[in-house]
Amino acid sequence: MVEFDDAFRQHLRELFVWRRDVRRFRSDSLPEGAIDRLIETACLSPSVGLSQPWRFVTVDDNARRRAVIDDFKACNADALNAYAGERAARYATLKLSGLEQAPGHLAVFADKASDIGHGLGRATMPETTEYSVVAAITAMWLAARAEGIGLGWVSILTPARIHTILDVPGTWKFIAYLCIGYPEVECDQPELEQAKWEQRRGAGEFTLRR
Ligand SMILES: Cc1cc2c(cc1C)N(C[C@H](O)[C@H](O)[C@H](O)COP(=O)(O)O)c1[nH]c(=O)[nH]c(=O)c1N2
Repeated sequence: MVEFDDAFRQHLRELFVWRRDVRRFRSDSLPEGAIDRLIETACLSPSVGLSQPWRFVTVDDNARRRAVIDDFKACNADALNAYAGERAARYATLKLSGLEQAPGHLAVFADKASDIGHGLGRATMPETTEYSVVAAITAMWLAARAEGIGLGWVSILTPARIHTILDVPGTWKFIAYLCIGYPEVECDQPELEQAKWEQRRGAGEFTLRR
């Protein structure tokens, strides 16, 4: 039996406040085994029917990394073109990935074909497989921050391209591409807020009572 005291709860709250999506990484590499440890923590996450549908691919090969970066650049250029005027000008100033600098690259997939969990909880909501993987990524994000490691989620990518580049089974659905490394700076404010793209709003805006 483990008990958590007020000091711990206060600390945990700080962890949530200081977790950031990181796009600016220092060049120093991660300690041996750091990404494996994060994956082990992620595997403690809840999953529908205990299906553990998360699949992790560490990407160390330079040619594959390069291909991911090229896909990001193409997708980001398309995204910029979809905006106009002042919004486009602001979008152009944003840094939306740390792919070029991050020492660690980790792709995360959901295995849609696995029968681990025997389908429990998925019959009417098959998307709970993907939700489970996102839950694992969130755990990893927080665990990383607790070690002073930054994680950045990149979704400005073409899933089919990522599949081809990483040569993974067709039943795996691409969920996230994560950049991992030590952040250049620590901050308690989202970078998109600092860049005046969007602001974090209070819970009251998103809560209904019935
Ligand atoms: C599913 C999903 C997908 C993405 C993101 C997040 C999530 C949850 N985020 C990070 C996102 O911009 C960030 O979480 C918010 O701006 C809030 O900032 P903090 O995470 O609190 O620092 C993100 N950031 C980025 O620079 N490029 C990206 O492609 C994405 N994609």
